[in-house]
Amino acid sequence: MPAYQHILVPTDGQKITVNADNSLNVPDQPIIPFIEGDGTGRDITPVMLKVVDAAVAKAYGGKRKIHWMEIFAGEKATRVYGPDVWLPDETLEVVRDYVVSIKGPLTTPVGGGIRSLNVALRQQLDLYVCLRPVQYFEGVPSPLKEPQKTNMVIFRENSEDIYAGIEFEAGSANAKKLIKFLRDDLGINKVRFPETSGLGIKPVSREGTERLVRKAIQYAIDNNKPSVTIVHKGNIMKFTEGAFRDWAYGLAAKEFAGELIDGGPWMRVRNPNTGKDITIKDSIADAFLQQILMRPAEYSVIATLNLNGDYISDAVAAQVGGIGIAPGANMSDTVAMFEATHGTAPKYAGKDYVNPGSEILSAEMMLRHMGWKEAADIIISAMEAAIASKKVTYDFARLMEGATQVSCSGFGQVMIENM
Ligand SMILES: NC(=O)C1=CN([C@@H]2O[C@H](COP(=O)(O)OP(=O)(O)OC[C@H]3O[C@@H](n4cnc5c(N)ncnc54)[C@H](OP(=O)(O)O)[C@@H]3O)[C@@H](O)[C@H]2O)C=CC1
Ligand SMILES: O=C(O)CCC(=O)C(=O)O
Ligand SMILES: [Mg+2]
Repeated sequence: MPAYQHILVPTDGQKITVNADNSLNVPDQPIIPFIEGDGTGRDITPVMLKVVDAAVAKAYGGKRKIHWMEIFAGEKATRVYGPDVWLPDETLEVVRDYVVSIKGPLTTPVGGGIRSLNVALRQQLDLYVCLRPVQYFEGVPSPLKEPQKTNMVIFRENSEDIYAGIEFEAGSANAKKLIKFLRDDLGINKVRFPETSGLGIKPVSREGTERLVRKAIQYAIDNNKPSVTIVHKGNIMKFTEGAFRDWAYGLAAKEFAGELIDGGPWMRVRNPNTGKDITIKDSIADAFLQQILMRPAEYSVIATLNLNGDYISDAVAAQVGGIGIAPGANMSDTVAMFEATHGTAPKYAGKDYVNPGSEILSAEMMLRHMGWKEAADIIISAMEAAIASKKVTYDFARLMEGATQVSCSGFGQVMIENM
């Protein structure tokens, strides 16, 4: 067992390991690392741990148990490791080594300061899929008349795009150098205010696109979904977002025997499990954002670039009641790190106030990923029962007739009572 500087490895429990075919080998007593998170992370993460423990105990009567192992990132890491250590090497090592983990949200300052630790975790571990399923729970208040028609699973490319954070500050020596290069070597004269422009680089690759779209189509096959929609702004950003669309269709043709529908570009891919067709289609991002409100039932699996996926996941989450219950996962072919869609909501931090649902449902995804279906099912039914009892946190209570508002930990308790 390696000795870590500040991570205490539980004395009981074993590592989850990966088999040669990338399937998981999950012991009955796995060690699962978790990051508490900044801001409201300190409110929701302990509740998530308690609810998951209760669901596992209920499902397996003590035969199975998670041994949680705290690892550090963000503000807590700076307290444990020292003022400038935001993402310790041993945190990355453990997430890679223990294969399955879960994290609370981490703060990223706007403008200056540190770059996103969330993005750093995804990039450094090459967790290239951000998977965000959006489903409606009966009784949740929603701005839509028919929220049950929203049932989408977002596959957001998680490692490249403008989100890669390659930027040059306005007026800096590198910004000047780059503008000079663009002007002198590439003949680009359309930087409107060259002296005062910051610059960002948007890398989008064929490999990055193909591996993401492959997962999205395979997911549609495995889960009997009717369509995969490629969302892009390829009319304007032709060689990045437009290429994403073209590479996505190309992958569907090459690896899934996709055939053009009515001359294209839409395609049909035959689902070998059901014999049904899966429609591979695309939508330009601005039009897509109005279509998901007007005709949500026409969208199922979504494959998109990093920044679009960020916007789309919060927007679609709002359609089913908000980011208080929007779960997610960051995944490579072997490593999976689960996390809520929302951030640290600093104004509510430490108040035992916000909805722990997103992180609890992220843990539900984690349990399903581990093959612990019975415990995952208990979490879903406890969530449904808690919402049906109308004992909910502020975000739902403020929109729900006859609700009793409960705290963050109170909602966890209501869930546990409903198991
Ligand atoms: N993966 C991650 O770790 C992420 C980190 N962040 C970071 O979080 C910080 C804050 O970002 P911000 O833009 O305010 O976005 P947040 O997602 O943190 O919060 C925005 C709003 O969403 C609602 N909300 C958030 N969390 C919950 C919850 N658990 N229950 C109910 N409602 C919730 C609140 O709405 P209301 O005001 O209506 O109550 C809140 O004001 C930033 O530093 C950002 O970079 C952001 C996203 C993801
Ligand atoms: O990294 C951050 O601070 C924000 C990330 C984010 O909004 C997301 O991944 O959805
Ligand atoms: Mg986001």
